[in-house]
Amino acid sequence: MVPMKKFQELRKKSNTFIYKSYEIIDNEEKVILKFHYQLDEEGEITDFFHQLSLDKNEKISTDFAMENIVFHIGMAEAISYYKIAVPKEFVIECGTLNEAQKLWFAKLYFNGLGEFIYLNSIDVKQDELVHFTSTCNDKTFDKISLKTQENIIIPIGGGKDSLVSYELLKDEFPDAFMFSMNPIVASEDILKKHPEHAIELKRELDLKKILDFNERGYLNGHIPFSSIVGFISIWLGLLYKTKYIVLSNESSANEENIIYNGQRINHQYSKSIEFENDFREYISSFITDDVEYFSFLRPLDEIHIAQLFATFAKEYFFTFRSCNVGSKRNEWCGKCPKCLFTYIMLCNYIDDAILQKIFGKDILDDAQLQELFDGLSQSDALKPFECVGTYDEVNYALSKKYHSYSQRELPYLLKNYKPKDTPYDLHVNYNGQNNLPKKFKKILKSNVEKLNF
Ligand SMILES: CC(=O)N[C@H]1[C@@H](OP(=O)(O)OP(=O)(O)OC[C@H]2O[C@@H](n3ccc(=O)[nH]c3=O)[C@H](O)[C@@H]2O)O[C@H](CO)[C@@H](O)[C@@H]1O[C@H](C)C(=O)N[C@@H](C)C(=O)N[C@@H](CCC(=O)O)C(=O)O
Ligand SMILES: Nc1ncnc2c1ncn2[C@@H]1O[C@H](COP(=O)(O)OP(=O)(O)OP(=O)(O)O)[C@@H](O)[C@H]1O
Repeated sequence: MVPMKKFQELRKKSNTFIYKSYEIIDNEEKVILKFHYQLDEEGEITDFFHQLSLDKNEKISTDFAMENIVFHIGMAEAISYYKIAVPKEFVIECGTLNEAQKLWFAKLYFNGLGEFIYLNSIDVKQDELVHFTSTCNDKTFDKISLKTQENIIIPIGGGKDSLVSYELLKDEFPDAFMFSMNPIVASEDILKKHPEHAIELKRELDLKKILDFNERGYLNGHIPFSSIVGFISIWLGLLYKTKYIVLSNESSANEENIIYNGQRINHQYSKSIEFENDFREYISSFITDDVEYFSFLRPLDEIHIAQLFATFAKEYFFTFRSCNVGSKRNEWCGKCPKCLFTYIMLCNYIDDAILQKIFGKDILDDAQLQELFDGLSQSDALKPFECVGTYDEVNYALSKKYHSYSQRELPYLLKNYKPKDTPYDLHVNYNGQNNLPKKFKKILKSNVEKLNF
């Protein structure tokens, strides 16, 4: 319960978070965005400097007024610094938001910090968490209007999902761009294969200061990373004159981990359809109509995505990394929920020997993973705070795998597992909540139809 105490202690003070400025440096070699934030703890000021940089090439044109989108990238990036002391007052000194925009960001901060609120045992309601005020009411932004091409940018995370999108779309869009921010080795390997279509962006947090605050007992936790990718990718769409930003978020990202204080706590909030719908509306209302953001894989569940990966993305079997823990060392850690979950999703579609070579072991035979296994497969357990799918998806895959053993000895984790007899309803829903333009839906459908269930 210490964090709640820390939260109360921090909120008792009249602390303020300040978005001081953004700066655009556009020279021959690079476009650099610099952001300056401050935490004002009753007069004691800490400055934070955050930076994004992009190498220039002939495909980029900076021939438009980009203040609007850059200011908004700064609003999304601020959350990494804001979360340190979560002050109620958030003062914006470099731009103006109207009431609807303030409410929009209050919702993003509240839900995007849901896991943080839960794990720090914080008791706060959406309208109490953060209060935005602007001190420069004359600094408003016009919407950006420019001509974009029928092309796509696919943000690449290094895991299987964005690779599926790329593989399914590359024939229709031979000039598709792949964008990776601070690419891990797995993403770099993919970008290197298509250097003329690679967009690599360097993101520099003021990490030393964040870590210093962490050490001093200030608050820490998960932030809505995908919302940051979202605003940055809209900027890239404008720079590269590209109409579509194609995310690879699946239907199960909509499911919460737990309900806490009436709040749906979802680790993947900014990958959910709720966020996607809000984001699309915000972009078209306040930023631009010329770049469109949607998730290509939204109609699918994880089972179909895994089978698409196993069928169409074989060349990446030994390079993709979905594990966030091991990604910095370019390995599967073999111990985290994401490793176990990815293994379970793929185990019916990739040969056992190959899968064990990819992961370095038969993960289903690792007795130490029993607790995680239960967390993923039992509906009364707390779903891990990671990018993992639903209990139904996990149980569908496990039951199918279980039955495939017939006479062979079961691996440790399947020995005590009771396969589920109720038929699992696979969630392919092209008419449900998704934002796929018609031609993307057609491409997705035709590839899913090639799968063999
Ligand atoms: C790689 C990773 O998963 N990191 C999460 C982890 O952070 P950790 O301390 O283990 O290492 P670092 O990532 O190096 O962070 C060091 C400190 O810096 C802070 N920080 C980091 C990135 C950032 O954008 N802002 C920051 O303030 C961080 O708090 C540390 O103090 O645990 C953290 C706390 O739970 C997570 O916040 C880190 O997550 C990263 C932001 C990250 O990139 N995560 C994505 C891989 C991720 O979780 N994606 C989700 C998408 C969900 C969404 O709604 O966006 C997913 O795949 O489900
Ligand atoms: N560093 C990054 N740069 C650009 N886009 C990213 C980055 N990290 C994540 N993304 C985007 O966010 C999406 C969600 O990330 P996530 O890790 O869930 O997916 P993934 O890496 O494609 O696959 P997997 O679920 O197997 O890890 C990715 O599909 C990608 O579009």
